Amino acid sequence: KEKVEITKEQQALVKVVVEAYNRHQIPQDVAKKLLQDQYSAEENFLLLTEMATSQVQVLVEFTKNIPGFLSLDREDQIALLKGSAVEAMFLRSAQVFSKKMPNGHTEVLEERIRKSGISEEFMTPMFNFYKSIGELHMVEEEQALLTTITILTPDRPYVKDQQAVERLQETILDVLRKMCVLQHPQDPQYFARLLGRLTELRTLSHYHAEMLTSWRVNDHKFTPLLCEIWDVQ
Ligand SMILES: COc1ccc(-c2nc3ccccc3n2[C@H](C(=O)NC2CCCCC2)C2CCCCC2)c(OC)c1
Repeated sequence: KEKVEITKEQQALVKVVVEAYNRHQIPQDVAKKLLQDQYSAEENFLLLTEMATSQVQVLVEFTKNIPGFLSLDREDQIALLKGSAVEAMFLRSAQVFSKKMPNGHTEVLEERIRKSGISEEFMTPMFNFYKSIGELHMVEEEQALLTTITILTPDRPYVKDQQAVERLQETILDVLRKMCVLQHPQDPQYFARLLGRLTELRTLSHYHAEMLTSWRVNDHKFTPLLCEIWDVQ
């Protein structure tokens, strides 16, 4: 059985990525806010667009700390951000939803989200994804690396130098694979299951524009940044 070992430079890479990931996270307060009060569909839509706008801003800051990202072609950096923003947002939402909370809080949060104004048909795929992320009980290193892998997806639209992105992604995949073996020795399939979530994430993200335009509000107002990143308006 080969001895799996994380090298010194891989440890340094993980440290940089995890610290940036923790630094660049929008405040946890969206869950707290939702648990405090019941809001109208209009207020919830506004809350979502505010949260999503600030999450995109922190995502840009986070990518600057991914080793090698700033050395990519400038237009490819934009293409990767545009291509991964929705997936990163749902991945972050799943992590917020799966956070350990006092008894009964997760159920209240789920109820608030179900009644937020989003149309019923999207509840099942969205909560299936959230719960499948929760079941993995990811440590923060795995969360940070999984988000990084999502950002470094070579086959996003308009990426010119896919090989350069692939090389960066492979570096992250390699250290994540080793970490999974070390962190979950009893579950050799854990790494594969982790990557399987990215397929589910991509499918969920296909619904995203429709989830927004079908929100039960009269006027769907988006910030300029969201119009850039989301295929709406
Ligand atoms: C496009 O449709 C939807 C639907 C629901 C969500 C969602 N899932 C959540 C799970 C846990 C807590 C919050 C959650 N949210 C919204 C939110 O604020 N999401 C934030 C986005 C940036 C990253 C942190 C979470 C809530 C939902 C309830 C009404 C107010 C917005 C969502 O987040 C992409 C997108």
